[in-house]
Amino acid sequence: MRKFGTAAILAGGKSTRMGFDKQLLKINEKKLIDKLVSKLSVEFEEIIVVTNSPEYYLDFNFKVVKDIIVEKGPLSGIHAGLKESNSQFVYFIACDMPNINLKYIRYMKYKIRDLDMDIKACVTRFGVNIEPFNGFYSKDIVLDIEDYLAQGKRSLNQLIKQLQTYYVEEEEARMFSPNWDMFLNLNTKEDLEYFLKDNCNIS
Ligand SMILES: Nc1nc2c(ncn2[C@@H]2O[C@H](COP(=O)(O)OP(=O)(O)OP(=O)(O)O)[C@@H](O)[C@H]2O)c(=O)[nH]1
Repeated sequence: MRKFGTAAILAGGKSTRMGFDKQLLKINEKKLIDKLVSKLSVEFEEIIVVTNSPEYYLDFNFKVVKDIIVEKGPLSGIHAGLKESNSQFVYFIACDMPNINLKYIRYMKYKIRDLDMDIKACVTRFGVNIEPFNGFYSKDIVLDIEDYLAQGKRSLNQLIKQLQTYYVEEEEARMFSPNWDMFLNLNTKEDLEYFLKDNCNIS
């Protein structure tokens, strides 16, 4: 299968809850970011890490970009990732999400390609809630993000609701990840300990 498109890993947050920079997370001695990159590069032609610490990536073989509008949370990273990408749609994942599900990513990617609709985002919805990561955003929303941030707003989920968004519903998404583990993120040391207990042999 031909690989195409861009994936971006958001790695520019404050990691307040974890207590150390989450982009340095290691799972079984291996940096989680490296694991994400190696899985994503099976599917995507271009990989971008959006970080404000480029010094961590000196011998990294992929594109590293910094936030352009700084200190606005994940939207800062999505904005920079979209601006710097070579693709119309960019897949975004957080640097603390260990369970990449390539089948689901591929499913969304082809859905977007084949949809006969002008959409600006494709994310998963469960009930009234949205999973903003492990989803795709269009380069067309760069200006929307700039306007939104200029108004002092920061909520990614609220912005998604304003956009022409295609929602994959929970029932469909659970076919790929019955226990929802593809959306797991490691925000705290407890999350990490719990994850490592179950995954000490993860490759
Ligand atoms: N590039 C970039 N990424 C960000 C920024 N803020 C958050 N992120 C990323 O967005 C994802 C979700 O962030 P959160 O875990 O909610 O926030 P965080 O700041 O990393 O962590 P907390 O301080 O514990 O809330 C993570 O992958 C972060 O690295 C930012 O300002 N710039």
